[in-house]
Amino acid sequence: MSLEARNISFGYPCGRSLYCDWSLSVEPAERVALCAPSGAGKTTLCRILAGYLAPQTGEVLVDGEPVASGRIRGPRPVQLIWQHPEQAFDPRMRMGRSLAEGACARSVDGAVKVARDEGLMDAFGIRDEWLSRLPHELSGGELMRFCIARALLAHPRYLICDEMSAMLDAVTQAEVWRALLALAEERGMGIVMVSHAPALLDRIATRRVSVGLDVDAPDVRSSHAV
Ligand SMILES: Nc1ncnc2c1ncn2[C@@H]1O[C@H](COP(=O)(O)OP(=O)(O)OP(=O)(O)O)[C@@H](O)[C@H]1O
Repeated sequence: MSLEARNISFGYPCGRSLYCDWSLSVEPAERVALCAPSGAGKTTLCRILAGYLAPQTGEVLVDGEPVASGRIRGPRPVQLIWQHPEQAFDPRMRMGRSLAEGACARSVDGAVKVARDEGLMDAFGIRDEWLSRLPHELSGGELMRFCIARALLAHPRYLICDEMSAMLDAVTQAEVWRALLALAEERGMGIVMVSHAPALLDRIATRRVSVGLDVDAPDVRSSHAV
């Protein structure tokens, strides 16, 4: 039932090695924070865990099946919400249509109905009038709500949240996380998160793990940005 990263090694071409033989196992009820200094490779690891980037050695499995692209039928079991929502949508596609992609629905109305039935529109405060807008006609925070709803429509087993709420104000951030944690509990969905906000990690994460070759402190809270 777990998300397993086994013996992952990776470095960008012409760059240093970011991880060597790095492993992690995340159970469905867990919320694991990836902790390391800036530039150590947290975002890169998020992309590897979600199957968007292949490691040089090792593999990522969900329930024993590789998450790597091309081997999965249907929606990805690991969905990634990353820190730049403006880059997560086709700039020429209206938001309702983008939502339909997440739901694997043929029609926008069908996708919106599913999103409504699953409580996602209310939970993430998505307004009807936003559905007919293009991505550049929404704020970063509004786009982020669509990112989360679209990812959840795919019913992932694990959600990777890379600085997901960094651009939201404190009240909205609390609302979004409250809704997400309730859904994660209801669905038995595990979460892997990256955040530079220690207070948020204190509240959300059930476990912290260190990432990267130059990270060896046992208590990353005191010494590293997370
Ligand atoms: N596409 C790329 N090509 C080459 N190098 C890259 C690429 N993407 C990232 N890097 C480099 O890889 C290293 C890890 O980057 P990454 O974004 O994963 O770090 P991070 O821990 O998420 O950083 P931050 O906390 O600042 O967001 C950095 O030194 C970065 O410059």
